[in-house]
Amino acid sequence: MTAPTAVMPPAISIAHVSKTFGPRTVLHPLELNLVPGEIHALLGQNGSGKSTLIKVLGGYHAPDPGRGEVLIAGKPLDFGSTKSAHELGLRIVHQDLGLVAESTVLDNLAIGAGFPTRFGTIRRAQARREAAQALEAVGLDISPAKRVAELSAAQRTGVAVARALSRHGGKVTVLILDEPTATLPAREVAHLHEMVKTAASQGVAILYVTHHLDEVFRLADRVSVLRDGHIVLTRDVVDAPREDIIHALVGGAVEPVRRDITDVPSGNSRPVLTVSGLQGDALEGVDFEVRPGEIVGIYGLTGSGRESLLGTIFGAREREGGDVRVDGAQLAGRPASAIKEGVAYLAPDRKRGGGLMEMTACENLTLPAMKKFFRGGHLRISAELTESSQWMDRLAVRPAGAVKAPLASFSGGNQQKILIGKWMRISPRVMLLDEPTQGVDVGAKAQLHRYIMDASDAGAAVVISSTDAEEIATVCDRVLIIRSGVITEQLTGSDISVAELDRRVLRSNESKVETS
Ligand SMILES: Nc1ncnc2c1ncn2[C@@H]1O[C@H](COP(=O)(O)OP(=O)(O)OP(=O)(O)O)[C@@H](O)[C@H]1O
Repeated sequence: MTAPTAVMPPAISIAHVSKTFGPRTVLHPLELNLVPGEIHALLGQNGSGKSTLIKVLGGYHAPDPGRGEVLIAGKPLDFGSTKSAHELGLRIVHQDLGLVAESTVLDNLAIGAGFPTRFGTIRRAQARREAAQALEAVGLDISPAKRVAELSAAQRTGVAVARALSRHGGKVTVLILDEPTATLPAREVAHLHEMVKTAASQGVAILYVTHHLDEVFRLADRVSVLRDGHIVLTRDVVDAPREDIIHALVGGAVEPVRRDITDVPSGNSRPVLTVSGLQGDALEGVDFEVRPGEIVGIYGLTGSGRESLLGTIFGAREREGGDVRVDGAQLAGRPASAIKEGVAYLAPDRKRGGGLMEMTACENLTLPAMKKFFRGGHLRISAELTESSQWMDRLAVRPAGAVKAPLASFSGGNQQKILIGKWMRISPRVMLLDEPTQGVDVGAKAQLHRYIMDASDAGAAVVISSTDAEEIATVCDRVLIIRSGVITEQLTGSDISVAELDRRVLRSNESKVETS
């Protein structure tokens, strides 16, 4: 779409809004305006204040008292009131989407809005009609009777967008999407973009939070960058070169990371990890081996088995058949048995799979190897704190030095760094990393990639499953393409590129190959 003109009255106008938690000002007085129909990308490093801004706009946080003002379609937002935000037409699609997987699309669309009734009787036919309209409004061609669990990731996000935009709660003026593509594969990202463009073409102003610069250029009309709670750049995307955006984001350039081809281990060493005939959720007999010092990528469409493979190897998901060995020792299919053999697993969902949100950063970091800090039956707290601080410095966790703060108080990307750090500390034999840099900003992502390479240089066998083709192409020595629950192809060396990865996952060749 063409960029909307500046003469249109703003859909949302934010002026002098700031937010302080205790002694820390997280948002400094900031200004931002979006006009109807505009797609505005909001970028910022982890901890720069994006979620805090969204929570202020959605009425979850009251901003600092003072002369701050938010106008939605010209009407003032009653700060700290989610009801006021909703009544004024502001909707937010959060990262977790808030859908019930086992319920139908129809039922999910009714969550929050309720079913239309007449004399107390639910009017299913009308509900179905309205659901079909809501889906059509975002260009989503699915049956309202389908269960959400059966949908692709992009379709699920689409349902959340359709629900946010449905007119039950009155006219929608502003839609905020918080990292909607954090774990969406490339093809599904394109589908989501179409839905977002459709919504914008109907006059809704879209605030689109992302860490992916490519999305800014493909989707947005304008872009703003938050750094340390200040808006440091707002521009039309056509006037914002990539380097300017990166500079605004990190305050400098980001050194590109690339696995040096000479670092790749020779094929002669014995495998550390051997997976044979592995069966489980969406897995139909997976075979592969990983040698010490190798970084192997797993790439495939959603539903191919990519999402369940690493969890099944580790024992966090049920194994239905096959065999997993580390240095020849058989794993029993339980996390404890895998950890005992030196296997680390970073789960794709940090809230449900590994992050203890109420415990401190220090406790989360030291959890897998507490023994080291016991002497004479006592926990050596100072040693634990000192080592945790060193790890937090190495990983550049922000706020710096907050070892005693609960994990929940860190921004999403900083939580991810702490959870990766917890496994790096124990120098594992095998690292299984599921979506390792989801929600991590460009600068921190490069840094985490360096740490993953360091771990492999130290002899760890690393397996990365990711929807991020760029990540796979950047760090992996070898990539296994998974389709319909089996490994169908293997890429090495210069064959590993973003374009080639996407071409291969879409190919219909289903022949099985040797993968060691
Ligand atoms: N309720 C809270 N209490 C104290 N500090 C908080 C609270 N919520 C957020 N913060 C702090 O405010 C800062 C900004 O966090 P915020 O979640 O807004 O960052 P973000 O830009 O969304 O980061 P990410 O990209 O990692 O999600 C962080 O340093 C975070 O630790």
